[in-house]
Amino acid sequence: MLRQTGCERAVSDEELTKLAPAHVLRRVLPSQLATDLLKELLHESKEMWRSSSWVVRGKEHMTPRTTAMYDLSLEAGQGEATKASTQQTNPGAEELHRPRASCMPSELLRQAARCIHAAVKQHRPESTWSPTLALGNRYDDGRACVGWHSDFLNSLGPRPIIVGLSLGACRRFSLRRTSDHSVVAIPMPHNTVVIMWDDCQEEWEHSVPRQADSSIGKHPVAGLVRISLTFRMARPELAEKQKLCSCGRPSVLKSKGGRYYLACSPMGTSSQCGFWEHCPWAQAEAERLRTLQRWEASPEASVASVANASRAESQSKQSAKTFGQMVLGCCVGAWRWLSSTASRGAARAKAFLQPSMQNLVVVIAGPTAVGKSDVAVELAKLLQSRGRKVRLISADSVQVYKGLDIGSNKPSLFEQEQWPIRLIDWVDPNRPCTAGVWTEAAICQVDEALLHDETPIVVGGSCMYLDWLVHGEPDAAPSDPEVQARIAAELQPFQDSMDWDGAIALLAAFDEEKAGRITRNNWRQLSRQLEVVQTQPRSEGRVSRKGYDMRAFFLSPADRQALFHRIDSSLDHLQLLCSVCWTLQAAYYISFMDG
Ligand SMILES: O=C(O)CCC(=O)C(=O)O
Ligand SMILES: [Fe+2]
Repeated sequence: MLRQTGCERAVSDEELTKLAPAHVLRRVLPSQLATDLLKELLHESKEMWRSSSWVVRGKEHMTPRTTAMYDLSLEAGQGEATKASTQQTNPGAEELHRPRASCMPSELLRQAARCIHAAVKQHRPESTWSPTLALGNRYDDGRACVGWHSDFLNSLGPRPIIVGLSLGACRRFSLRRTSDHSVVAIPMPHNTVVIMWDDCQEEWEHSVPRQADSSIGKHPVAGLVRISLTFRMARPELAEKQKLCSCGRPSVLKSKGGRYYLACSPMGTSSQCGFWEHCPWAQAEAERLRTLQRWEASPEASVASVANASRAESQSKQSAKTFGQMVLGCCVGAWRWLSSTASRGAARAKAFLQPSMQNLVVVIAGPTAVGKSDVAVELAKLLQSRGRKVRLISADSVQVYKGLDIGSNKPSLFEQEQWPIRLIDWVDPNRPCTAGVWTEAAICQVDEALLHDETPIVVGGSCMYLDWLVHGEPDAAPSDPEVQARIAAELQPFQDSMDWDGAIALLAAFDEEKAGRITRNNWRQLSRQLEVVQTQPRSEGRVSRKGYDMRAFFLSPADRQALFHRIDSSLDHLQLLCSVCWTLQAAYYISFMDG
């Protein structure tokens, strides 16, 4: 059991992994590298590392240790950081307001980073973590320490993996659970690594407590001095999310008990404004990462939950990206588990899953500009990297038309060359492409893909098309030109006087529910529905889609206003006008030729 605070208990490495989201690894660096790096850092830290200041109740304190940041993404000779410089702006610095020494990583430090990377990969093969920053801390003696804290997350984002390498004297590194203040203490002799996994900054705090010098395990070269390097992966794309607090300085992003918040920074000033607010984007990002990790860690669960969702349309209030990642996670999870069970020869599971993989049809739906194509391409890449062939199929009622290139958000020719997508540019603009025509073509594509052992990924925003593909088209009689002509004549006066309400009443007289579902002024849909209700259906239901394992996902934006803005700003109005003119001319020319 863990002890309450104050009664720190040293735990064995095995115990630690059960008690806290952390791992201790011994002798991770080759011993010569560890010694050489220690010597190098002892020298460098004496010259260049510095204390920072922070404020408690209005009083400024200097950190009882010296620190420096190493940016591993910089090549030697590149960037502003040089061996002896400090910077005003320090991309990975957590003490945001007082410049921290910023040093150029040596070849030894880079080698150490590679060892740390390999160690993390060994424990989490699917993790994309790789260190881009190393924060150095120098503790000269037992008074030098760092109090209980979780790390600032501004440059790392939510749920970071942070890996500490200890060199020199043996000090205690402690972890404290925020919910009950129970503490575990880890002795950290020279060349020991502690991996703080992604739960750690949410649920736990850490510290290097003060110690009597006599209780410190001296190192033959460093004596009482301990040097630590904490390796982190920066996420530069988060820079734009930084927010100023009320006193005009960048706020700090932190997490406590899984809640993400922004607060006035305690670093480098004697006045604080007390700013504090929840940070919804970080909360959502943490949730996305948690979900992704669940899928990655437990493919069986993801397969089970995909199986439950079979033939169901999944709707989510999470951001498109979040949901996209879930789609990727579950598909990849399903694929990974399938391959592993297949190779283990687990016949029962194989028999259960093999057909579903064979007949798997992935459907990715959602509104314009939500990121469907990106998700589809990412999924295609992932499946391909696992040796699975894929076929992308568009479900877009506008992209089907040749020449309608502007405003239809078609992928560029370059994109199409890289990821060919079927059912784009295959209908002349003067021929109507109905949901029935599209569904027939899509089923042909899906069948052909499955025949060639490819996984079809159908992606698009035309919901009726997708509805018919997934659930089967209504088993209605095919169009009858005579009925169509009669309906067209019936609708004409309403269209001439732009009387939509009068026209829709014609349909409501047959089927109020159907009438309620039609988009205002969609005359084509109205005319088709009038036709459907007036002709005898072949059956009450839908055409069966048995034999396919349809997995449909709906990407839904977290922020609709932001999505509208994105759509608006991506539209080139002038080009759209040209495209419309071209289409009208083409239609006029064709009808002229048709007589
Ligand atoms: O020195 C250590 O092991 C920990 C340092 C630390 O917690 C930090 O730099 O945030
Ligand atoms: Fe820390």
